[in-house]
Amino acid sequence: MTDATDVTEAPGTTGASGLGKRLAALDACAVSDALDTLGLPGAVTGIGPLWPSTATVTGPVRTIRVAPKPRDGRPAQHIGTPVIESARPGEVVVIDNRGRTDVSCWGGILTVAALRKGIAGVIIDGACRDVAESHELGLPVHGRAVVPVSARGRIVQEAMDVPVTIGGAAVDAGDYAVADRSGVAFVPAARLAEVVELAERIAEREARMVEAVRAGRPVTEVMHDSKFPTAKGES
Ligand SMILES: O=C([O-])CC(=O)C(=O)O
Ligand SMILES: [Mg+2]
Repeated sequence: MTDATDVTEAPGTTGASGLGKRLAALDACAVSDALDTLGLPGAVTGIGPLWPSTATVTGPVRTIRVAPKPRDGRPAQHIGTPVIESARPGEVVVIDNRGRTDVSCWGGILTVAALRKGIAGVIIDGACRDVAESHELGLPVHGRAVVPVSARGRIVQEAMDVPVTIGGAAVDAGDYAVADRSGVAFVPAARLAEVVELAERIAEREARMVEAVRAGRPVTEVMHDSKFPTAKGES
């Protein structure tokens, strides 16, 4: 019988799109554990699904940095619209509004436009509105809050595809996001292969631990820290 703590190499593809597919089979917890083990930041707190989507959103990130609308009276492009227009299918829109929850960064019209482009999901360090439309149309939106207050006249897209900070994590365009019911984690593009390989091994180990518990092994034994040789706090 294989011990629940054995870790084996997972066979799989390693090209960029192959890694993207492998990432899509994982979840935020396995990716967070892999980031932890590698000493990488990336898992964020306080950002969750704003409607009860069961999807796991994964994909390369397009970033938006938000700023208050200048008081020059000039009309501006609506926040998010330039990213949507240039998006490729499968991308994840990430909006840095520095945790502000008194104004929305995303709404129903943006959701309709994003779905037409095949955008996989939206992650906001801030708030969104029209959440019922995103729910009905099936676009997962992660954020800190819902609020009815429009972005129009209040905030603008200061820059896109630039480094941003989401829940304290540094995120750049082209990094990868994983967002599900447990929350959000980001993987630096340059570390994707390493993180995916480790997260797969962690997920396999957990599956074997579940089997061991189901088979009647005491959970005190199965989940003991000694079974996680790379767990934080281990010497
Ligand atoms: O005005 C906004 O903040 C955006 C909005 O409602 C939409 O996209 O439908
Ligand atoms: Mg609206």
